[in-house]
Amino acid sequence: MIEKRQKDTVSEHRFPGSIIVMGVSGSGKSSVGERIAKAYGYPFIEGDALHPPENIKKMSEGIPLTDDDRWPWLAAIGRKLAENAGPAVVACSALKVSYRQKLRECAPEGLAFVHLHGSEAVLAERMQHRTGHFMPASLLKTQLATLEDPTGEAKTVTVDIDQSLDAIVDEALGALGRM
Ligand SMILES: Nc1ncnc2c1ncn2[C@@H]1O[C@H](COP(=O)(O)OP(=O)(O)O)[C@@H](O)[C@H]1O
Ligand SMILES: O=C(O)[C@H](O)[C@@H](O)[C@H](O)[C@H](O)COP(=O)(O)O
Repeated sequence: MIEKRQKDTVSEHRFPGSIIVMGVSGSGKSSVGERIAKAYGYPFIEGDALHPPENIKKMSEGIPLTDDDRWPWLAAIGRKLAENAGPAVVACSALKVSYRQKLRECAPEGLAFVHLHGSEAVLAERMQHRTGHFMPASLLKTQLATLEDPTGEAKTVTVDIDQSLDAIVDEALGALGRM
């Protein structure tokens, strides 16, 4: 039923530009982003894959990234958006207003943000159960401290992650269709 509703929503009202699925580590950006990309038939870009090796090394060692670490990474994501022939769905933490502004400048056809929001307890639980990922759960606190809430920004929806993946994707697709 959810699948049927998603298909109806997507065929009737599809957000025409690219979409960034944002939020702190463990919020479900990759899981939700892949599903939105599939529903829209857009390519999926995993932001984590565009970090320079030094950033991955730092995070693996439990050291939070700085602005200087993140700008080249955001520039690489921006280049991917600009290079892509059509719209895409990107998983990218995009924690600060200035980062989101930079990304908007790289997508002249318009950019929507789906912000995945969860309590520290839910996020910690998801990070602890995730296997084979470089990001240690110890970095969650600085991730949450760095996050600047995007509520009120243009073409942005916040979705509560304390629900099933189907329900999150359904809510995100509904909101994107109304933008
Ligand atoms: N709605 C959900 N319910 C339960 N587990 C989830 C949900 N969304 C994601 N997960 C799991 O939580 C972990 C973190 O999700 P992931 O997509 O890797 O987040 P991020 O890309 O934001 O770091 C993964 O193990 C994923 O399978
Ligand atoms: O800006 C940052 O500090 C990082 O980009 C971080 O927010 C991001 O979340 C990592 O890439 C970890 O990867 P996951 O989000 O997949 O855990």
